[in-house]
Amino acid sequence: MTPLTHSSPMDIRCRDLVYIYRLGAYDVVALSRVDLDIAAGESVALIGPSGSGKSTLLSVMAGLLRPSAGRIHMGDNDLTTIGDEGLRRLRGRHVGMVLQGADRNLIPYLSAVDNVQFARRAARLRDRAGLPSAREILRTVGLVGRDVAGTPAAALSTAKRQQLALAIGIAAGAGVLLVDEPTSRLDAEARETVTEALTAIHRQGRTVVVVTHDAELGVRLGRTVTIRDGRVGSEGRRGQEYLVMGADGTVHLPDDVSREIPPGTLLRADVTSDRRVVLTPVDPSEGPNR
Ligand SMILES: Nc1ncnc2c1ncn2[C@@H]1O[C@H](COP(=O)(O)OP(=O)(O)OP(=O)(O)O)[C@@H](O)[C@H]1O
Repeated sequence: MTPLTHSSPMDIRCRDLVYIYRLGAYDVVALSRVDLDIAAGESVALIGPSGSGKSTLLSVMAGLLRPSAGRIHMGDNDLTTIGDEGLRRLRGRHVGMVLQGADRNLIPYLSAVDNVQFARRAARLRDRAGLPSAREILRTVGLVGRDVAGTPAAALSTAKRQQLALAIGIAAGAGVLLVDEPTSRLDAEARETVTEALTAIHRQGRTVVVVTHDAELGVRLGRTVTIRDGRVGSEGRRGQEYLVMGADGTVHLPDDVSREIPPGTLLRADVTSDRRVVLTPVDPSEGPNR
């Protein structure tokens, strides 16, 4: 893949992040005190059950949703307080976004090449030295051949429109790339190409955050963060799962362990001399004061 010049990657820091959708009489708490640090240049997959809050978290990172409470920083930018103009500048130069259903945002009558060029013009990048051509960017995401590059976006298959949306997301050379479900509608070959494209973008030193149900993509990105019920449930490194100690000392047990222990169970925690933590369910009626 041709090296892209890109804006400097930034880190993303979430503290006690809460997002609530207000629906008339109802509130839906989509994010419930998320603590998460993503280093500049790191690649992370947000995984977890449907409805757990992954897309909401990505939208808050993109500045499309303002947190209801808590804090989120991208580099030196406080996304909780940043003004509209600052946000517009940040998104235009530094953050590439490919959100769910983003293929609806393609310009349907323009060819794939023209869609990519339009995205670069919008980011005022036409003359920047070192940028690969629109065709090179399309090749990176697996869109090859004259017939594909020259075809109006509206005439491309659903899968190819999804690949084109990713090409547009990376076209502006943003240092931070936020992508929602990039492989959901792709066959195995296209999935491999897009996975390779995302890992290559990470190798260039950009920060890459991807929401996905694609376990293979998660492993290839190196770090997985499992969102459960609007909070960080666990983390994986290259396929191995770990519990995460929260900022407030909470640890969320994996589902298979929680199933064995009913809610409300009292647990005694003992730290052994070799720093292992042993949790033992106790019967309060057998406590020392009874
Ligand atoms: N626009 C909205 N209005 C109200 N509630 C919403 C809205 N979008 C999402 N939600 C709710 O917020 C919660 C989190 O949704 P979100 O889409 O972030 O989850 P997700 O993990 O990305 O799910 P999926 O994997 O299915 O895309 C869910 O309960 C969902 O129903």
